[in-house]
Order: sequence, then structure tokens, then C-alpha cells
Amino acid sequence: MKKFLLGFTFAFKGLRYAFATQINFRVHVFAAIIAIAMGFWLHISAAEWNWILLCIAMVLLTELLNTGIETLTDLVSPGYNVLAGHVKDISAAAVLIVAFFALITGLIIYLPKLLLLFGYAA
Ligand SMILES: Nc1ncnc2c1ncn2[C@@H]1O[C@H](COP(=O)(O)OP(=O)(O)OP(=O)(O)O)[C@@H](O)[C@H]1O
Repeated sequence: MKKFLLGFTFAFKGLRYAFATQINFRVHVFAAIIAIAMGFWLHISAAEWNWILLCIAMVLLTELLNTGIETLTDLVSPGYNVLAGHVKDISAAAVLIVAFFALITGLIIYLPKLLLLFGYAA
């Protein structure tokens, strides 16, 4: 049981490290808070909440994996190395793909509601 609880402590340490060192992670946490606030404001459905929360989880997950990969790359290859560069670029591309998917999902869910709210026909 003690080992299980210790696992949470380590996980929170990882979250704190990512939040403190990665501006992208902080931006994505901020975007997640905005998306959740908009969900309450626009009264989205249960299915729509599912999509929004899935997007948030996927973006933060890939951002954390990206931070881990970058940190590991710096550890094993502190100097310039073409392969190290590829590893970091590929890892960053994974975040980009998921963030783009999240943006499109957010637009599909929120844009029609916002247009309706501000008096435009959807
Ligand atoms: N050791 C290296 N060898 C070759 N190219 C590297 C190396 N480290 C970084 N790069 C190149 O520089 C880019 C930026 O690297 P950097 O470590 O600053 O990543 P970052 O995405 O800006 O991360 P951070 O959020 O830590 O600043 C990488 O995507 C890669 O193209």
C-alpha cells in the first residue's frame, strides 16, 4: 500500500517538473481550463464532454511523453547529434498532431454554439 501511494508522489513530481520547465505544458493546461469553462458555460452534452475530456487527456499525455523523451535525449546525447534532433522533432510532431485534432474537435463542438449565442445562424 505504501509503495502504491509512493507511486502517486512520483507521478505528481513528474507533473510538477513538466509544469515548471515546459511553457508548452503550461499553455496546454491553460487551454484545458478554458475548454472546461466553456463546456459549463455552453452546456455541452455528455457525449461532447467525453470528446473534450479525451482531447485534454491526449494533449497533456503527449506533452508529458514529449517532455520525458526530450529529457532522456538530453541525458543520453548532451552534444549535437542528428539522430537526437530527429527524436526530438518526431516527439514534438506527435504533440502537434494531437493538438491539431483537439483544436478541430473544439471548433466542431463550440463554434456552432457560439455562433448561435451571438445571433448567427449555424
Ligand atoms: N542534441 C541535439 N542534437 C541535434 N539537434 C538537437 C539537439 N537538441 C535539440 N535539437 C534540435 O533543436 C530542436 C529544439 O530542441 P529543444 O531541446 O530546445 O526542444 P524544445 O522542443 O524547444 O524543448 P524545450 O521545451 O525543452 O525547450 C529539436 O527539435 C531538434 O531539432
